[in-house]
Amino acid sequence: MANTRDIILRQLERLELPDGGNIVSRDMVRALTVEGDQVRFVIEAPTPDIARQMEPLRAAAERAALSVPGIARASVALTAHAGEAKAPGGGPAPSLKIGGHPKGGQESVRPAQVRSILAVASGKGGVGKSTVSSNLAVALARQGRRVGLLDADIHGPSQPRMMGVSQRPASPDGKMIEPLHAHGVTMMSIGLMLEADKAVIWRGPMLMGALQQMMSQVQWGELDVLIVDLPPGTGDVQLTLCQRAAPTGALVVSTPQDVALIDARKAMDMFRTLKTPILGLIENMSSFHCPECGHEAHIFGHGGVGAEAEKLGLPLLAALPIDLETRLAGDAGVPVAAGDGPMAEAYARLAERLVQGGMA
Ligand SMILES: Nc1ncnc2c1ncn2[C@@H]1O[C@H](COP(=O)(O)OP(=O)(O)OP(=O)(O)O)[C@@H](O)[C@H]1O
Repeated sequence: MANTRDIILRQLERLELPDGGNIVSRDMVRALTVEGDQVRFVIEAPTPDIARQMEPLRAAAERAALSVPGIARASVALTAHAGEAKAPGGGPAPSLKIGGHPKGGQESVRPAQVRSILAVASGKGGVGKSTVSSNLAVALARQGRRVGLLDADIHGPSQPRMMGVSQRPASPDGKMIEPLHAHGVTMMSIGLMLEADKAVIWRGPMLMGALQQMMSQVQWGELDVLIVDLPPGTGDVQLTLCQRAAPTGALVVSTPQDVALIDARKAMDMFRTLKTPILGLIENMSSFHCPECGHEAHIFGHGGVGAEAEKLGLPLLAALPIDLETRLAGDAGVPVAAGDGPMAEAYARLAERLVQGGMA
């Protein structure tokens, strides 16, 4: 039986090009990954100009992918063989050069003045990894730590929205990028380098190069801890971070649901293989308290992450409920940890635990 990836490729073969062939036969489809109900891939055009003309084709490719049974989310980016980064607001573009390659070799890209790097990871998308990252960053900053937050979710950066930041970072010398500051946290996101709602015009290797550059070309300054919000899964960005930035450790976020835990195990296996210590697990969306009647419901199951942590001999660092304020605060750009109330306290406890453990 054909797998989902093959079925998607068959659909994409229907997208013919005006000068002959289709995007599959012309080898333009790159980095196609299917994770659960989500597909992501890149269409690589020969030049940036052609890429720009291919927007209708990109949209058609997204529709074609979404027509495949079992696929509910599709993210398709356009890339080109060459071209320069354009500053959306005019002005000199920092040299996060579009079309750049990751630097070879094994030299470290770990910023010199950063004491600890914590990778926040998940197996599955949508489990709350970015929410946990931003709130943990804010909670640590409230405890007096010097905190950086790097949004390395290159295909779906959400920290600009969650931290309420939208201006483009400056680069006075065109080489080093000045990060932004919000809620006491120094932050940088690839989302801030891109035009909102525009497809990314990048070639595949740029994804790894971008992470290296965001580690080494951003003026992070002196930090006690840099929190890296990783993309979901076990891809190139994770590999690059673990091999080139020697993170202090990883925090793995999961919901209690079996399907999320299965993927979380894969992520943990990857960290073990890459010799990055797993510092603990965080259960998100662990329960729901009805504000009307006080009933507690376990919408995504109960205790799954705690049981997994016990099995693996790892600490369960927090069990965070489904909470409307958390979602609203994230959407509003003021993380719930910046306020008062039970969720701010829960994140403060998580932060305290990491500080006391010498991890942040
Ligand atoms: N504990 C929670 N209670 C309520 N809503 C939450 C909670 N945690 C996360 N959310 C909401 O769920 C959605 C997905 O969360 P988030 O973007 O943090 O997940 P993610 O794992 O980083 O996703 P992605 O894989 O897309 O990067 C967001 O709208 C967020 O506000």
